Amino acid sequence: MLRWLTAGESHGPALTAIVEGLPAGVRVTSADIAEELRRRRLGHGRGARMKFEQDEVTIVGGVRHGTTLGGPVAIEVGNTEWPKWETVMSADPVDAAVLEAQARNAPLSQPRPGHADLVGMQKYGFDDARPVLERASARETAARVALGTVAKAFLKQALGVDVLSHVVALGEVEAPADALPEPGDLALVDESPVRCFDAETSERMVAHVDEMKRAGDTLGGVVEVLAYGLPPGLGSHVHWDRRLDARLAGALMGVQAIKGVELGDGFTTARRPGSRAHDEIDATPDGIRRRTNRAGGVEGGMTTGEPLRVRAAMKPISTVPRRLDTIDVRTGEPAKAINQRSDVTAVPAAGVVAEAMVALVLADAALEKFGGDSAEETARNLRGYLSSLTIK
Ligand SMILES: Cc1cc2nc3c(=O)[nH]c(=O)nc-3n(C[C@H](O)[C@H](O)[C@H](O)COP(=O)(O)O)c2cc1C
Ligand SMILES: C=C(O[C@@H]1CC(C(=O)O)=C[C@@H](OP(=O)(O)O)[C@H]1O)C(=O)O
Repeated sequence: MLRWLTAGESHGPALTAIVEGLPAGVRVTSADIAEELRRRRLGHGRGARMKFEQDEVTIVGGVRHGTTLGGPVAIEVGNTEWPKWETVMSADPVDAAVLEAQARNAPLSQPRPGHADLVGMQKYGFDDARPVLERASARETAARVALGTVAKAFLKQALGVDVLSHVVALGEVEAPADALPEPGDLALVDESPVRCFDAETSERMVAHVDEMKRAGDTLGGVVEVLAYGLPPGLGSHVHWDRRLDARLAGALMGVQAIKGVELGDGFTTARRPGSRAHDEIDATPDGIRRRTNRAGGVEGGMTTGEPLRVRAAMKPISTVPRRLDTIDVRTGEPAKAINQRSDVTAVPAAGVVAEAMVALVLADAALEKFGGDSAEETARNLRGYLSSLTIK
């Protein structure tokens, strides 16, 4: 069983991430993690912080000379902005007068509709959004991407699986349905300023972001994660919490601002007759093949061996520059919501985060099926399983 945890605040000294349960022998370096974090910082429409926040990576446990040892892997992602936040976010008590002066100058008592501010203040008993937004912030997704890098390395090295993503909708601009990148296309996707595989759509998306920025508004969208090279049989039909689709949906819905998940053609399938909804099966000289992949590579809660295709819908950024109506929780009077620097959209970054979540779920499911204390043992067990399949 793979377990993972993150800790740390958006403006704290660092984020900490731990993944436990990976085998020994997975090659991964801090440079690999830094590269994935760089991908997460990109994307047209991201705010000022992504230009100066450097994501300083240190592997603090579980890896020796670039190879996992089989113990928990612990990673620290330093916030290079920390010196500016040392007083505001100090873990140790600071002078009350200093804090009071800060709160008077910049009160965060006008909760943003759509962010965690209001309900977080109610639930935890604060009249200031700072203690809520620090952990609700998607800064935390940097820690997940760090963990996802290790999961991806395991999937690639032990199973030959590639995980990638692309943006399929940004606001009302949608990519054509047949624009489906394969592993070799990832560099092309990453070159697009919005991580969209279709060049013409990419340009229209950029223009849409610019238009929203001028209007003081924000955008959401849809990302699609693809995994190639999966064997049939990860996950299970026998119990709800062992279904791979349920685990993927839970992991993706656990990303800040994700409001919907669909496997394969998902909601479109629901509107089609059965004769056009399913994937008919053929016996070919290369083995069993499905004629289409409307199911997105999962049937009965198990991978089918076709590419995995899972989409996540992100709501627009809730710090809307034109400032939505709210109340001031200290006076109860109507007010305009907090507006600080913010992203216009973070859909391209959400794709990189979604890749990490899918990689962690797939690595967990692969270890459940094949086990292995070393990556080589996992690979051997996979080969044994594939060669012993009687229906193939
Ligand atoms: C990569 C990423 C970047 C984000 N950047 C911002 C941002 O700059 N400003 C903002 O208000 N929300 C941002 N969000 C969204 C908030 O984190 C989200 O609205 C908040 O957690 C509430 O959403 P929830 O109801 O799904 O938790 C971002 C989300 C992601 C995934
Ligand atoms: C810091 C990150 O994203 C942040 C996510 C976020 C939010 O409310 O979710 C708000 C912004 O934070 P700040 O107000 O400090 O600029 C984003 O920049 C990051 O992705 O690394």
